[in-house]
Order: sequence, then structure tokens, then C-alpha cells
Amino acid sequence: MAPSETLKKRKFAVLGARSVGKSSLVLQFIDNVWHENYYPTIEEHFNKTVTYNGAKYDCEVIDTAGQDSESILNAKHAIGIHGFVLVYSVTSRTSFDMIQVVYDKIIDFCGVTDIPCVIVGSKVDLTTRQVSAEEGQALAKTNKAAWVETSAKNNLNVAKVFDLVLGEVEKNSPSQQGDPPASRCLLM
Ligand SMILES: Nc1nc2c(ncn2[C@@H]2O[C@H](COP(=O)(O)OP(=O)(O)OP(=O)(O)O)[C@@H](O)[C@H]2O)c(=O)[nH]1
Repeated sequence: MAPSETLKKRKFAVLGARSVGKSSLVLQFIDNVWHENYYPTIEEHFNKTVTYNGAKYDCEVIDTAGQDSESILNAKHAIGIHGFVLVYSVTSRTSFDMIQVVYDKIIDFCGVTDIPCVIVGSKVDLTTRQVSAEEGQALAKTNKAAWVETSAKNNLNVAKVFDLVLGEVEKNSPSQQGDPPASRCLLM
């Protein structure tokens, strides 16, 4: 990197129902590791430098605890966040239904109509599918979000998730030179 070139910082929150594979996705992206065992997450932060459109970005990824429809959105997972990764499992209709719930909580909290976001259908290596690709795409279209299906187990489309969310963030960056607004949330 040229001395004058500054690393752009971007912060992403990974949200979704319990056990959909958020941590597995993040760990595969950050460290290229895969764990079969399930360890519920409280909250973990990771950093990775990625290149997008020839520029280097220092990406902070927040792996959050699983949500349900009763969960209150943690302010830390909306304020100062540039892009959102919303994960459901293609093997769980309930987790798919949670995506709109979480999306709506974020836009309500931030007082905006849409957010830079990628919707992720995880665990496509499993044969017990409950949510079709068409349903995933339709949900993403409704919410003006990017969409992709992944398998953390087989490292399928994992890097693409973060490429897509970075793309959604940079799309909203006016000049694509400066920093885009971080979720446009204000603390009063
Ligand atoms: N077959 C398969 N299993 C997966 C995949 N991703 C995650 N799992 C499994 O699903 C279980 C839950 O994965 P986690 O990554 O811990 O899920 P999480 O969403 O972080 O869970 P919470 O911390 O409770 O929110 C674990 O047993 C993983 O091994 C995948 O791509 N394929």
C-alpha cells in the first residue's frame, strides 16, 4: 500500500436467529476454519483487511447473539454500522421469517427506509431445505438488499457475502472517496 493511501474502515453487524450459522460464516471468513460443534455466541468482534475495487478496507465484523422476535435490537448493532449481514438458514422457515423482523427493527431504530444489507441463506450443503432460492431472492428484492446462499461448512460463497455487503455500502457512498454514512443513526 502506498504511504499516502489510508485504509478505509467499515463496520458490519451479522444478525439473525439462533444457530443459523452466523459464527460459522464469520469464522470461515476471518480464519478459514470450520467447527461442527455449536457454541452460542454472546458477541464477538473481528477484523480483516479486504480489497474491493482495488482499494483496501479494514473491516470490523460484529458476530452477534442470535435474535428472536422478542429480542430488543442492541443499539451497538445499529449505531455506527456501515453494512448489515442478515442470516437465515435455508433449513429453517422460522429463521427466514426472522429476517424481515430484524430488518424492520433496524430501519425503525435508525429512522430510515432502507439499509446497506446482504441477506444470506446459509447451510445450503444440507438437504433438508425449507426455503427456496426464489423466496430468498424475492425477500431481498422487496428490501432492496443483496442476496446470496452459502455453506460455511464447504466454504461456499463466504467471501462473497462480505464483498456484497461492502458493495452495498460503497453504492451509498456519494463520491466513493469519503466515508459513507454509518447507518445514519444519531444518538440524542
Ligand atoms: N451443515 C452445515 N452446518 C452449519 C453451517 N453453518 C453452521 N452450521 C452448524 O450450525 C450450528 C450453529 O452454527 P453457529 O455458527 O454457531 O450459529 P450462530 O448463528 O452463530 O448461533 P448463535 O450464536 O446461537 O446465534 C453449528 O453446529 C454449526 O456447525 C453450514 O454451512 N452447514
